[in-house]
Amino acid sequence: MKEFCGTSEITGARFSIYPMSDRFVEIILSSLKEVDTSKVWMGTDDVSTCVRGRSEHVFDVVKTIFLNASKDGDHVVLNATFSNGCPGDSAGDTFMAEDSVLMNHELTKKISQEVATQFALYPLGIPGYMDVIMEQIKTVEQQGVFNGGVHYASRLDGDANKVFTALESAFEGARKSDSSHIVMTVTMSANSPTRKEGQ
Ligand SMILES: Cc1ncc(C[n+]2csc(CCO)c2C)c(N)n1
Repeated sequence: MKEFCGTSEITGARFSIYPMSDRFVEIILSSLKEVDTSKVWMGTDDVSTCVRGRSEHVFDVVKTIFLNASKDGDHVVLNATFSNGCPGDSAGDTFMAEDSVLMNHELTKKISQEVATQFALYPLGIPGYMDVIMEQIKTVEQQGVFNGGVHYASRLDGDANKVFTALESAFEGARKSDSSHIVMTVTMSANSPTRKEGQ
């Protein structure tokens, strides 16, 4: 039986995008401006951006910002930490009443962008955390984007929309486990000039 800590239904992501371009300021600021954030709380500083709200909107907003930044072919890297159930989490609850209609889906569904990703799932507070991780690796395998394990992470390759769907389902699958606090780290790269070995 899952025990919720405080207002643990809230999902949050703290993330940065790194465009490898002289135009990085413009790319970062326009990507942050061109996303519909009406169903999340969002704050940006000189290091990163934090998005909080219902899980589906947090994933929708992070994906859209990354696709906005990379859709014109620039090499962009995303580094993100997603969290749900952090003990003591409380601010931003107002956004939990929003419905689940995604505000950026019409935009992102039209963008086709190959990405290379490494992610790691941390189901905290339970001795059986490895079982939860193995179960969610099976979930991403079924979605056709899993590309093997590397030290400390799993690799996902493919279209960004499919990879984000797999990441979200691994996170949501882990939320349904006995773990009360889920953390997931993601490093995603688009348009890298370095081709993967074997391609
Ligand atoms: C998603 C995201 N949010 C914030 C930053 C931090 N940052 C670095 S340069 C810059 C623009 C000029 O201030 C900003 C906001 C980032 N990299 N990615």
